[in-house]
Amino acid sequence: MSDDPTTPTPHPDDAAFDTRTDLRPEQKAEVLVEALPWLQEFAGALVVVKYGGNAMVDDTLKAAFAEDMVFLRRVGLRPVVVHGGGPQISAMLDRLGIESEFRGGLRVTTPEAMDVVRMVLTGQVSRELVGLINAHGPYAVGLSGEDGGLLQAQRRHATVDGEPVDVGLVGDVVEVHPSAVQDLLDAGRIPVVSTIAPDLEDPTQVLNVNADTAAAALAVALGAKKLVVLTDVEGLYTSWPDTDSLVAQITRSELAALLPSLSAGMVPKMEACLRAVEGGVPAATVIDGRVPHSTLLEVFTTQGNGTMVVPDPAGAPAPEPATTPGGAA
Ligand SMILES: Nc1ncnc2c1ncn2[C@@H]1O[C@H](COP(=O)(O)OP(=O)(O)O)[C@@H](O)[C@H]1O
Ligand SMILES: CC(=O)N[C@@H](CCC(=O)OP(=O)(O)O)C(=O)O
Repeated sequence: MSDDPTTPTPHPDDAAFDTRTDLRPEQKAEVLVEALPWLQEFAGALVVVKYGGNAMVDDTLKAAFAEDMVFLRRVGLRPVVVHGGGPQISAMLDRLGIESEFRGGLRVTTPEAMDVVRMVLTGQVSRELVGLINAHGPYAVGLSGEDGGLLQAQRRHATVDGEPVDVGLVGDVVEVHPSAVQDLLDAGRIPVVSTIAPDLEDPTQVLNVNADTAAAALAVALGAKKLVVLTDVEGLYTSWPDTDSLVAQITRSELAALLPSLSAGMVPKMEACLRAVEGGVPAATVIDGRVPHSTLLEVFTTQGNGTMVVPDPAGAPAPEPATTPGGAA
């Protein structure tokens, strides 16, 4: 295999290259042409894609995600993958007989659990994604927030229902030094980031950073054009679990007002989208990672999918500062 990350595989003439559709030629052409304005809009754009552990449901979906990242790269975007792995961490903790619980959507992380978090994210989930992407050419390079000083975090002082709770070795990103990621992008690579970060006050201690939170901080620091968050629901439901309450687009202010009423896993996710948009990212979208190629559908089709968080319209009253704890970049 060539070391040149621009080498394409597989070749369309390969017998193994299957178009996997039964569309008529004119329908296929329509799909391709629909992508044209989006290819122009996103030419050269940096897009941060957060791949949640709950969306890593099966091997086919994971392989489709990897194809999407290579597709983005090959058509001239600069994707940065930030991965989660909550269910995978929980499974390993179970196997090792270590108890763990979530408070306010965050894992209460003991020193013993922290070792497992780091091992699973950097040694298992990252390795698998890097391998799947690199089945298409030597694009992906895995790194964690510890590498090249990428992320610095501070212990999170969390509250649940207004009461302070000790969530242990959980951090919020307070500094991002993105040069390691930029260098990889400049070399044509696809960075795959695991969300472990050294504690700013004690660099020998690493902290467990929620992957949504870290993805938002990176998107802001890198000046991303878009943050895409893959999860295991269609998007944000304003009155969960009523599936009729799925919302296609929500402004920064509308989301800030809704945030206190959201539950569990959606809290860090929607806080992250809010922070990204407040930090200057033009759009943050939560999409259904259970749909194969959902990232391509989001970026290259007019309808898109999921829930898109956008800034307030020009002329709207100045936003109140975010009330969420910590400070993502
Ligand atoms: N208002 C809501 N809208 C959508 N999902 C919600 C909502 N409230 C809670 N959820 C739950 O949040 C989950 C997604 O968060 P999480 O499990 O942390 O996913 P991930 O691993 O992708 O980060 C959904 O599967 C759903 O069960
Ligand atoms: C502090 C905290 O909760 N960290 C997460 C990190 C992984 C993560 O965020 O994974 P998902 O994106 O799959 O949820 C955890 O320990 O599960």
